[in-house]
Amino acid sequence: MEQVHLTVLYERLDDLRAEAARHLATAQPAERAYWAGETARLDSVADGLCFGRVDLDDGSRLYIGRAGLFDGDEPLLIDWRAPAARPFYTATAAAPEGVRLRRRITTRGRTVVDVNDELLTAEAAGEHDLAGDAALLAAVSAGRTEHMADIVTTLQAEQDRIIRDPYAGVLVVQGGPGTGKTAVALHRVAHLLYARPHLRTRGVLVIGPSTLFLDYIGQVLPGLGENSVVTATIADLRPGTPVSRTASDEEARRKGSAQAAGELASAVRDSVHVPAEPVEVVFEQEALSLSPADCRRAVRRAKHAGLPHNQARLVFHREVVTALADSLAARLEAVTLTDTGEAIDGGDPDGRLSAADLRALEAAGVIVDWTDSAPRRLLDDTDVARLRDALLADARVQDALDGIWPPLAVAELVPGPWSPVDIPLLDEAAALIDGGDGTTYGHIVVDEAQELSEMAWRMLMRRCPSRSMTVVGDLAQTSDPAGATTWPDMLRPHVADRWELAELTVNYRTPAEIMAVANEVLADQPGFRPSTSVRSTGVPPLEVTGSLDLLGDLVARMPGRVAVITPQRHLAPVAHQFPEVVSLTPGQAKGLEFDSVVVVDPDAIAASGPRGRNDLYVAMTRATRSLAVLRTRQ
Ligand SMILES: Nc1ncnc2c1ncn2[C@@H]1O[C@H](COP(=O)(O)OP(=O)(O)OP(=O)(O)O)[C@@H](O)[C@H]1O
Repeated sequence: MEQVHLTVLYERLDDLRAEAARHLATAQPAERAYWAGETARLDSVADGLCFGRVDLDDGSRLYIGRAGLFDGDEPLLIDWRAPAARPFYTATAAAPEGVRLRRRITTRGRTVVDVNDELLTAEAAGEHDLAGDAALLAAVSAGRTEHMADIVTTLQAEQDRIIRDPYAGVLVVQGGPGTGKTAVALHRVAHLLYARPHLRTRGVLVIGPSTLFLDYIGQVLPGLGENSVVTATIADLRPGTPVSRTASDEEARRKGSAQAAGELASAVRDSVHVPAEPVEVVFEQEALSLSPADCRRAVRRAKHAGLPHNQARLVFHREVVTALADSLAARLEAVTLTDTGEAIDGGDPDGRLSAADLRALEAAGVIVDWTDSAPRRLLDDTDVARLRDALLADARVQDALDGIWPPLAVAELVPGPWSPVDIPLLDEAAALIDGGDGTTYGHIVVDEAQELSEMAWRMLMRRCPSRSMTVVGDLAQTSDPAGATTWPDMLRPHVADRWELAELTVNYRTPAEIMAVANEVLADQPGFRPSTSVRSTGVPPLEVTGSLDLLGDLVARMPGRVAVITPQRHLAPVAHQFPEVVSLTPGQAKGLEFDSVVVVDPDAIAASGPRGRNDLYVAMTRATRSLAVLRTRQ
């Protein structure tokens, strides 16, 4: 019976796809992007189009899926993001929200292969802690691939709440490893794009810690029918910056601190020097003098313009040149002409003819009726404007002005060779100097947000004028020396109290046996809250002590997709020896997951720096099934 409805749904989808393809073929250029997007969306929702059904107390029945489909006004399929779909995720036997029956529908291609019913009646109350236990356990126990899958069929109530949270400021989602922070953030993006369509034009950006991570999560949003979201690392936001070294912890801390922004701002400010003495500016054989007072006034006006340095410099030029042109015009006017156009000498010490001179000249018949024409203006406004342009274009004038307000380049303020911690400084310098590239987004998601330095936050805030963000992270996993220790410290400078905290508490990735060992690593850390695993496997992690030679045997015993996580110094030899498995440092493993993980030399990882134990915790929480720990003998 579900097969009949599924067939109807796919027929409707096929009709819509055919229609979109027709439009795409004939669309005017302005509409082509829309139809291309629509075609991609309809293609991407086809897999697993319908996955659920709710039967309501009033006798109505709703099918839930990846897109909304209608037959005229009649809904055939409700988009999972629609308010009407919500009870599918949140209804429980204790609080059924008008739902009598929840059905999970498993399909392969266009065929229904399984249905699973839950009756939400009073008698069933108390039987289920987590919605759809069986479906959830099947999903979290499934083998992993190199790409994260969406969780739209098994979203849990605490996750659903965050996904649909209408809060428009900065929503921080804090939660232990494997609690679904990344998954929730991505589903929240899909929901935001559905609930606030204007975000499609303003753009959504997802920031992740590495290209590897972005690649891992890259299929989730397209699978939810959303193809327009930009994903990037912090470094990707300044493309074309060559990064050729790594920074020491001390350098990372220093350059990550917001103080670095103050230092850059001072450097830009201090590059402007108002001279104590008049500056001589030679223009077409005229020696003009720019007084410190004129200069100071021009600097002040340029600064008041509130523009980036290099643009404010043009205001300064205009102001100075106006003063220079006026004094040049005054000097030219001071040269009085005979009626045949020849200059005559004379005048008082400031270069102008005095009233007495003019009277004398009139008496001598050189000029007529001086009182009518005095003070004579030989140059009109257009002439003076031309003078200003000529002054502005003059190389010597420019040299003189550059001595006062020099043009700046980003690389002068933040000299290379650069490491990743220089990227936010280069961006800050660009903002101060020329305003940066001006790209902004309507919403930004920051994943592994605990790793961002104060300077990196500044960089993101510049790109999000609306301060609408979803920030997900776990302070217990911070490894960056300049990363967060508290959320208020990181966010308050930018949003004051316009942020909210939501928490996720259930670990869907890591079995209880692995978490028990991982939690020990941070047990004595103040404020550390161990998360609860949704399942156990009955298999404790394997602990082996010996040489690296044992690694081959360990790797061979691990089921599924295997990663070896090792301190940097073993990385190259391990990668060389085991090309068939993924070899990573703890930093590279951030946000990723595998069926099995072998952690090499845990003591060295823990001792690798002030946040080494956080790194070890990250490494030990990447496995969905099996963990082995190889301690090497010193
Ligand atoms: N409701 C759910 N149904 C099925 N799988 C889920 C659910 N919630 C989370 N998962 C799975 O749990 C795993 C961990 O999720 P995710 O990577 O989003 O966690 P995280 O909190 O970001 O972890 P970390 O902080 O360690 O990076 C993923 O494989 C995800 O698909």
